[in-house]
Amino acid sequence: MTVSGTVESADPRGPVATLLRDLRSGAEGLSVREAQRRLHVHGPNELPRRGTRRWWKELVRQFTHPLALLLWAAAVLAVVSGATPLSIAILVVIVLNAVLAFVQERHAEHAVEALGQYLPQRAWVIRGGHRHQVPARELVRGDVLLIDEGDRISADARLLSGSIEVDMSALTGESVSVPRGADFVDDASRALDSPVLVFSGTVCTAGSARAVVHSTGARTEIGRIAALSERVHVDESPLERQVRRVAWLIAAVAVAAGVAFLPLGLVAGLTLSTAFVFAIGLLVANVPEGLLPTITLALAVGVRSMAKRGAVVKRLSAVETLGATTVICTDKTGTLTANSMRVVTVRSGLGLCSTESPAEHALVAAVVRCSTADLAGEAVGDPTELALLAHARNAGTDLDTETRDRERLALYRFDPRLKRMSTVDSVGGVVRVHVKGAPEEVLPRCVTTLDEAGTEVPLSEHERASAERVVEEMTARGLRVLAVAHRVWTRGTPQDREQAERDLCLLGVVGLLDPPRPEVAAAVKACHEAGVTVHVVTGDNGRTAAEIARQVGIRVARVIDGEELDALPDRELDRLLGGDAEIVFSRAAPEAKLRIADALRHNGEVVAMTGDGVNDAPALRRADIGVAMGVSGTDVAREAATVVLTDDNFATIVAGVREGRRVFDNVRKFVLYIFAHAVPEVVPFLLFALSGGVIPLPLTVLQILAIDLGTETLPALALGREPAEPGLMTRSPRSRTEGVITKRLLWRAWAVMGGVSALLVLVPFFAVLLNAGWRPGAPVGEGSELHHAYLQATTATFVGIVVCQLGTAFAARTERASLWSVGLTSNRLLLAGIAFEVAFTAALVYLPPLQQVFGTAALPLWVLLLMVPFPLIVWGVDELSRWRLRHKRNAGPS
Ligand SMILES: Nc1ncnc2c1ncn2[C@@H]1O[C@H](COP(=O)(O)OP(=O)(O)OP(=O)(O)O)[C@@H](O)[C@H]1O
Repeated sequence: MTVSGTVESADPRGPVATLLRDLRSGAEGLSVREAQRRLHVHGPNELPRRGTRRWWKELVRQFTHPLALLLWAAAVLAVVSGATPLSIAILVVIVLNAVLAFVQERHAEHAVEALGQYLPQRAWVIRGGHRHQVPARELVRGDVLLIDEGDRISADARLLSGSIEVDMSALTGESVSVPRGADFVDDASRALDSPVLVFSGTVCTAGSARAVVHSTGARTEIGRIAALSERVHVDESPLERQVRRVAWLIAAVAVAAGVAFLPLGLVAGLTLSTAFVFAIGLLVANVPEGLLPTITLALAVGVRSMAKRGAVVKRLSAVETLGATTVICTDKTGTLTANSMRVVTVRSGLGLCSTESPAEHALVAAVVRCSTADLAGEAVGDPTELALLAHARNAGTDLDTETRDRERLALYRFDPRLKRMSTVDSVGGVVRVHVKGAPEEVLPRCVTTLDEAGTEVPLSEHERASAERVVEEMTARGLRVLAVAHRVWTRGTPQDREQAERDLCLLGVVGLLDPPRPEVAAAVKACHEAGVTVHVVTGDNGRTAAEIARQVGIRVARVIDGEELDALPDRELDRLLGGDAEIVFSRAAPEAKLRIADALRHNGEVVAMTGDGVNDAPALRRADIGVAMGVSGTDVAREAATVVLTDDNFATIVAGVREGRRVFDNVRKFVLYIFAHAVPEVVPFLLFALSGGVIPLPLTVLQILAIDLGTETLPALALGREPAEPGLMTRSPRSRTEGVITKRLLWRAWAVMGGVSALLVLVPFFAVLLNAGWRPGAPVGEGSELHHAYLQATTATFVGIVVCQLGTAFAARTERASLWSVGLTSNRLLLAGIAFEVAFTAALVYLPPLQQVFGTAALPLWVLLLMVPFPLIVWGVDELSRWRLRHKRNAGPS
């Protein structure tokens, strides 16, 4: 009986009976209703959220980061030199940039934080006498927790039964597993060292146990010791680091250009203060302050869309690595296959025949005993075992879990290295060992079998050979095969596993079908087209795995089993994995994954490796991208991985690769776009300086700022959301060393788009001036006859740059493909950005108050008409260069 209300303080290290009494709980756990009441009274099992940075601190940071400080310095210099409007404009630049960066970073942070909801921590408890899976935040004091291998422990608890190994590194920093058991003697001085207690935040690496929760949330040891920040750490990705470096480089160039302009301006006849103002303008215009937050946001948006598709990426930086994946090493069960295991064939007794026999009854009885799964209610357990239990139930043999567990004397769990499991049970007073596992493991341990009458007879060599043939037949059909055996134990109980699993009586073999997931074949094909190699690493039989692999289109060049792999020297393994050949590693021990990951990385591959068990964790960490199974995987694997699949599906990994490529491409697109505008902005200044002032300045400083601020930002953001380019998944993966900024990108930005734009914008500038009667060297200053024409001419340059940007934006949308193939209107955000750009420019040119500030003048129609073809020319030249690239690729060797 449990009574609601406050639970008194309870000593977790005192006698169990007293603890249970104080917690008002029992071996059967709390009732569901009582648990809900306690949750309501005491609150959820959560750590207080500390360390969440205040929003205003974040905002202040945006105003004080080094690039912003550079702009502040420029604003001060502008005031000093008497150019107040410029300093105000710079302040506007600083504020707008800070606000934009702030909004973008918040957005990115929220996107990453929201990932938590895709990966809720769960725990198994006994409530009202039944197993339930509940969200870990709903655990309450008095709950009886079921802890299994691979589970993360979510509350502080006292063990009631069983023994486990626990990795305490979250609390102690030492990552060695320590034994903990309900019956251990508690003589530790610190609670943390007590062998009967387990703590929130630690993980169970082996065994299973029951424990009663005595502290939750902030009252747990981890809640007390660590002022833990729950904030998701948004670490800097290599991409961001690269771009940060480039941003600094450009900033340095901008400062250098500004400083260099000063003497050039003076030589060209400017006064010191005017030269100063222009130098500052040049500097401000070219400092790429908005680049980084835009990239962070693009990555975060990528992460969010991947999560929606079932791939939860835990680090922003993983998005780009995922896109560069060259090799995927995948599990078989559940990833390539549907994990809907079903017994399709049973062969039992002498000669392993398919007729019903006493051996088959014994076999069914054995698989029911030799199991830790539970079919009742919410089916829990290993899918292989659940399938065997379902088969037994259909065959009329059912045994409730309680009786099974009560009559069990020993359990030797399924060990992926030994590939078998066994139990020692007392059945009607007889002690019997039940064994099931991979035939290669079980058959050699069998010395007898059962004949038609159910009598134990010796297993002759002939019988053994025919059993092996039956197994071969089944595996060739892609079936997972298990051999089942038992033995009667007459002398007490076996000492250890080795003793128990000796001299067995073979009952038969079972073939289970787990069909491939229907979507996997297409995903494998996509991998091949994208130049990604797929290897299968499985604990299953080589023939079974190779058959399934072939069914999904993997080009199995070779099957290497565990023993063969062990005998293979590292150099040989590197060589084998060096080509495009796809390999099935069968009967692989978990350590094999680590070796394979190492060899692939040694060959320079970018490796995505899947895993689900505790033993897979090291390989998941070692691979470039560790991919854990969210459904069937253990908490340990989920924590070690960078990507968690919420559907365990191979096709989702491939969708992730595609998304990673898209995000990386998009970052390139807006970097390209932002870089391209520098040339038409700088060239006019150079022209003025190099001509020694004979040609007047074609652009004013405030007009430059208007471009950087007003017209450029939104289209750049929109390019970050560009849909995937056709051919994205038919090109080879990007090389590990290839950065975001390549020679081709710089060529396209500066020579093609920037160069063409720079030439074009000078056309309306000179056309307006010449049309008004200007000749080189003629005065255009305030009060002069040509002054209005000069204002119109600079306005024409300004509008010319904006118009060329339209062409650049459309050209930047694709890296290789033609604009037609993606569709002119497929990026709505870009169209909206461009509409804003045009409206903003029109306001600047035609609204008198803005004309005053920006030094613009209304343009006559003929000037506007002159500029109509500009976007087409900029885009057209780039389109031609992309066409040439495609043409060359197609013609060249593939
Ligand atoms: N619960 C079990 N009890 C006994 N033997 C098992 C059990 N599950 C699997 N086996 C045997 O061990 C072999 C390896 O299984 P394991 O589960 O380790 O493979 P795996 O690496 O998970 O395979 P996959 O790559 O297909 O997911 C199986 O082929 C089967 O013969």
